[in-house]
Amino acid sequence: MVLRMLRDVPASGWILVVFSALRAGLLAATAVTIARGIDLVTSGGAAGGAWVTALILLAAAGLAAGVETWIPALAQPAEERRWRSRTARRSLDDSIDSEEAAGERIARSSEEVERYAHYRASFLGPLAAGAIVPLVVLIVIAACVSWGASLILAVGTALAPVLVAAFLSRVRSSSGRYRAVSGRLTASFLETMRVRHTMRMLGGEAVRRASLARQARALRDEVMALLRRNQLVILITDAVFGILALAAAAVIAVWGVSGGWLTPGLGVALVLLSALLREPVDRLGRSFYVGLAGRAAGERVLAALREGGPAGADPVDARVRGGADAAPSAPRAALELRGTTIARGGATPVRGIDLDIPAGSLNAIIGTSGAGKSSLALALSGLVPATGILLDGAPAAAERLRAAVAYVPQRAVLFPGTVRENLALARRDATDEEMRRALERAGLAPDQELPSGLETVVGEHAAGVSGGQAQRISIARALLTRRPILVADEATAHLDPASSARVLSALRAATAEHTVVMITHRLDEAALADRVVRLEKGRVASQGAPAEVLTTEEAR
Ligand SMILES: Nc1ncnc2c1ncn2[C@@H]1O[C@H](COP(=O)(O)OP(=O)(O)OP(=O)(O)O)[C@@H](O)[C@H]1O
Repeated sequence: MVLRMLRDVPASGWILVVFSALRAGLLAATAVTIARGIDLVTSGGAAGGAWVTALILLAAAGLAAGVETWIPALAQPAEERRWRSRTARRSLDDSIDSEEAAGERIARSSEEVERYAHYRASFLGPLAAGAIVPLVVLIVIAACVSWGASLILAVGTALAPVLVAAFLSRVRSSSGRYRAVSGRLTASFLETMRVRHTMRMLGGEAVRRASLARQARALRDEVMALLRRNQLVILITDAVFGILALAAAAVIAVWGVSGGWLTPGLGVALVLLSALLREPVDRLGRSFYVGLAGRAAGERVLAALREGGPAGADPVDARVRGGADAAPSAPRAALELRGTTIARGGATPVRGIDLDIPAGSLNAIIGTSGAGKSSLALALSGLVPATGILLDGAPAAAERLRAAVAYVPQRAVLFPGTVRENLALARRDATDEEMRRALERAGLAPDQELPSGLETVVGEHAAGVSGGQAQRISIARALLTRRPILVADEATAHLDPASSARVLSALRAATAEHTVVMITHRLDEAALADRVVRLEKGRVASQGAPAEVLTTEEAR
């Protein structure tokens, strides 16, 4: 465990160790200089020089202590940024089938990351720094006071953290309970916010409010219990170790001075120095709960990161910026499926299919409910795991597919904010002109159809625009990504015939620059595609030109 903790100490922690060692050395030198002063005074000499030196050393130690308080405060935001960006990247790379509740994800990327960053910067670093202090002090005692005294105090100092840790582990369960209750409340609160409109429609606010109030009361009780135990921990560690170290040093000092093997000054120095020996135990006792909570949060953060595989460069960010590796070179890439199997939550809704999607074509995927159409759309977009997908002739992993495919879901997902802000998600540097053109290509005339053009506020759940407009904004956003492939899952399912026709002609027009795959259950729409693929129970029943796949009846 100690090794693992040492591995986790951030770079700032090691800088802190250097400053703590420096402070300990300066304080020890102060004590030894005071000892010299006392001995000079008791032997009738002038000790002015010793007092001045002691004052200078003390001031230097004070400076080092100032830097020490500074380092964790400076390091923590950087730690938070680093772990927050890693967990966010992990959430973005996750399969769309992940069953983890949004509340838990948010709690992990906010609260738990914060605790872990605090643990690394403000607990582990200072703890390692605290451990170096007695080491320096014991060396000074051995060199300037007495080897024997140093040895006796070293044994006590080494045993103390073990005894304190054994005592602290007994109060661990209360900290675990607090974290569990706190995590549950955060997750419930966030989930409540997420589903609040549905809840209001169902009249379930009172029940939910009562449940949140119950959880908040439980959390308050746990906080109070935690504070009570925290005070007890501080009292016991301070009292037991502080008093014992002081008493041991005082006994050795009296013994040494009366035995004549220590000068009075060195006796006083020994007692002064013993106060520094308790630093690691002090730090452990005072921030014990930060350590426990941070370590547990860290385990969850790291486990989540491990599940997601190693985090590389942020592919999403690269795509948003339109980085060099954002898209394959061909403007309209081709997809080939060779024995493709799609896995979702233990099931394989699509099994061993072969399929060709030529560059620049409009493809319709049809099939009865449950045939695997949506699973195929998600797999082509790199959002669920699949095997055997080739992009422009080269095997493509999920990450590469995500960079090449813009996915348009059945219900447009727009964010609260303006149309411009929603479009900017696809490309931060898109100009107003490019945004307007993308909207027009998606069949929406922004200045005629949107009340305030690009400034139109979409609102939560896209309440500020019609369903058909939201869908066309969603398509415009996909076009703005400049990805060569567009996959639309039932983009017209919730639209009236007029809006459907506009969306469909937008998808057709998009083939000028993109390869388009649309999932549809409307066979008359499929008849307008270049190629139709009929899925049945996760297999390709037929594929080819509409006339080859659709019966005359269906195409009507
Ligand atoms: N997350 C999941 N975990 C496990 N199985 C799933 C998951 N999602 C879908 N399935 C299963 O995969 C099969 C295909 O579902 P899919 O949604 O791809 O079909 P579909 O053709 O799009 O159907 P629909 O037209 O009704 O949307 C179904 O049997 C479904 O139960």
